Amino acid sequence: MPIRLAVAGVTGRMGQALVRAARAAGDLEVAAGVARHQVGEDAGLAAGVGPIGVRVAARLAPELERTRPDVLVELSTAEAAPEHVEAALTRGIPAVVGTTAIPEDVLARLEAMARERRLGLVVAPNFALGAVLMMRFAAEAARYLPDVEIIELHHAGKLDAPSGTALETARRIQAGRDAARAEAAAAGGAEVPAAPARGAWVEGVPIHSVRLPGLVAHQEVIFGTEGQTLRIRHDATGREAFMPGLLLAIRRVRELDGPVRGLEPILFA
Ligand SMILES: NC(=O)C1=CN([C@@H]2O[C@H](COP(=O)(O)OP(=O)(O)OC[C@H]3O[C@@H](n4cnc5c(N)ncnc54)[C@H](OP(=O)(O)O)[C@@H]3O)[C@@H](O)[C@H]2O)C=CC1
Ligand SMILES: O=C(O)C1=N[C@H](C(=O)O)C[C@H](O)C1
Repeated sequence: MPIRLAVAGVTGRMGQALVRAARAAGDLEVAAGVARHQVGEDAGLAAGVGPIGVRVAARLAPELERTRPDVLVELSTAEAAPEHVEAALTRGIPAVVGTTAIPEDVLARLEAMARERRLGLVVAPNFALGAVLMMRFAAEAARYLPDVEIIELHHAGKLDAPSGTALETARRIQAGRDAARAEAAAAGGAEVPAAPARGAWVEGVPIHSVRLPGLVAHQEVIFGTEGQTLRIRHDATGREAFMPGLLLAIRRVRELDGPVRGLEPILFA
């Protein structure tokens, strides 16, 4: 029996990549899809990707009732995502959330819901294996090289800045730094002058965001100390980069009995 998916944001860049990956996988079936503007039977054609194979609806809850999917995959916007995830969890449907920029207090509430109901909920800002490793290596390097800045570069259509990956990398770096350094950095450190062009100051790490046509998803973490720099860089040159990790999360989420943050607990379990 295939795993039947409801995909929020099915006509988007990630949604379309998932539709293609699910078709190729064989064990996954898109049973329901929601979008905001491109709705209707031919929404896939309108998006230029060929028929999605399901009616694209404007509201998720009725589609969940109608199609009874096994898993919700949330790939829409930070504004729409909480309602979608809540609709799934209240119906006993586990969820995989790739959408970024959902406020931390909202995520905590959704995770509490999943915990109470003993339902799987995977929230991961980046499903690319290389990006997961980049974050891991950056946290490790920060133990020895506490002075660090992040440059993240994305396509011009990205709504949020900094990216979810950059925010998570900054959190991981801050956790990896030694305690005294972490305290200084969290207090707003004297190392970085409060000038707008020095980027956003997140967890004691300056983040610089670039948005340009021609880019997909890239991030460089630059460490510096006397006489040397270390650069850890990840480039996603196409959205197929995210598919193996996303498909893994989809296949595993039903086995979980609560929330998981990031792909690492699943990848390295
Ligand atoms: N975790 C990861 O590895 C990755 C995460 N992302 C994140 O995934 C999210 C989607 O990215 P991307 O595909 O590029 O975005 P797109 O803008 O290409 O797609 C967004 C999709 O969401 C739909 N949508 C927008 N508003 C609503 C709404 N209110 N209700 C239902 N559907 C809605 C859009 O429909 P319509 O077109 O009709 O408006 C569209 O289908 C972003 O948060 C991004 O940061 C992206 C890449 C990797
Ligand atoms: O919007 C994107 O494209 C991406 N979003 C995620 C993020 O915000 O980190 C993951 C990846 O960078 C692509």
